[in-house]
Amino acid sequence: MLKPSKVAVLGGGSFGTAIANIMANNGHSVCLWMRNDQRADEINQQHINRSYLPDYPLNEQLQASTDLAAAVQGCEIVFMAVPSSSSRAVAKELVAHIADGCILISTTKGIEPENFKLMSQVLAEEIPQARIGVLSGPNLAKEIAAGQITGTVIASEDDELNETIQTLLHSGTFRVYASNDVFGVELGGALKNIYAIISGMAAAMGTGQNTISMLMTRSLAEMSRFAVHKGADPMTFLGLAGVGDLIATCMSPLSRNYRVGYQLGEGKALDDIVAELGQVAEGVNTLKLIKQQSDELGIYMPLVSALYDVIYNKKTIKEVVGAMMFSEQNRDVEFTVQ
Ligand SMILES: NC(=O)C1=CN([C@@H]2O[C@H](COP(=O)(O)OP(=O)(O)OC[C@H]3O[C@@H](n4cnc5c(N)ncnc54)[C@H](OP(=O)(O)O)[C@@H]3O)[C@@H](O)[C@H]2O)C=CC1
Ligand SMILES: O=C(CO)COP(=O)(O)O
Repeated sequence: MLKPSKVAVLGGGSFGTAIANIMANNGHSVCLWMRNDQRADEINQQHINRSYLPDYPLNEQLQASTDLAAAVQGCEIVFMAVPSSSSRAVAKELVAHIADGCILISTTKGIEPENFKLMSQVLAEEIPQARIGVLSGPNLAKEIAAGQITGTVIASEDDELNETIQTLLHSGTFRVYASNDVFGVELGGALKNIYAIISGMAAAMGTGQNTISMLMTRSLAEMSRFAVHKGADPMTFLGLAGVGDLIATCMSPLSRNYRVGYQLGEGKALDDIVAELGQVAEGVNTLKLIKQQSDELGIYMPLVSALYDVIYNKKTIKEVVGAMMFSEQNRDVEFTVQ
């Protein structure tokens, strides 16, 4: 197992700051790279990220920098915590500064529109000399920063990498479980954002617990159906990166995707909601990509189609719910253990 002398986190938003702070609290030398000088100064001098985690003082040893080369110099482990829309651009800048065999962990829960690439695939293309893993789970950044007990998943086929990241991040409030199903873990993190939007919408409409339970369970069935069709292990969806993350984001107003859904349910326009949010809600783009893929591959995804109809085909929620209630009634559980 590798014991790193220095770690970098790229992306000084909510999640990047939260995980950088865990590692600094664990006594590691951590540099958080961001593109805003004022915010970097604020972290270095006042130990706070006022724009993203204003209520949580950060570890005084956590360093911030806007110089990418300096931030990653001498690092054996680098975490990527920028939105999916920026991952490839950041990776292209990063490649020249990454040593052979450096561990590179993607935490980004999104999909690249061109060729439907997940972020670990983007990183592997751009930085072939790195050992790549994926971190995903029910990880609302504000709860992590507040010290709420949290679990996550590190996924890689490389068991030494998994063990290294488990040890690096493990704390009295943070547990890290290992998986070898990189594709399933990563896809779970991206897909659940769609269903968080739907759940937020349902909450705004005052739905009861029966409806919410049905919605979340059918969401899990639908996302697993898609992922298994694409080659993931259905069992992964019973873990923290599947049902765990689905529960957290479908139930919490701390989820940006849930908040987008809630405001859609209140009748606001998507463009206004996204502009006001000021943070990334990956589910909006993921919805378009999954709708396109499920149509192309003939994968039955009624919840995705319904949300797509509401957002992009301007159907009313009442209309799409009505149509779903009278569609064919199907099996409850689709997968069987051999
Ligand atoms: N793995 C997990 O369990 C979790 C993953 N996530 C995922 O992590 C990703 C980031 O989420 P989160 O931190 O919450 O998002 P935020 O919106 O809070 O922050 C995004 C950060 O990325 C920065 N950024 C965007 N583009 C660039 C760029 N080209 N170069 C440098 N920095 C850039 C932004 O900088 P600026 O402030 O200057 O705009 C901002 O600091 C998302 O994909 C999200 O889904 C989120 C929570 C948990
Ligand atoms: O992925 C997350 C928590 O696990 C964060 O969700 P949002 O991106 O919807 O805020």
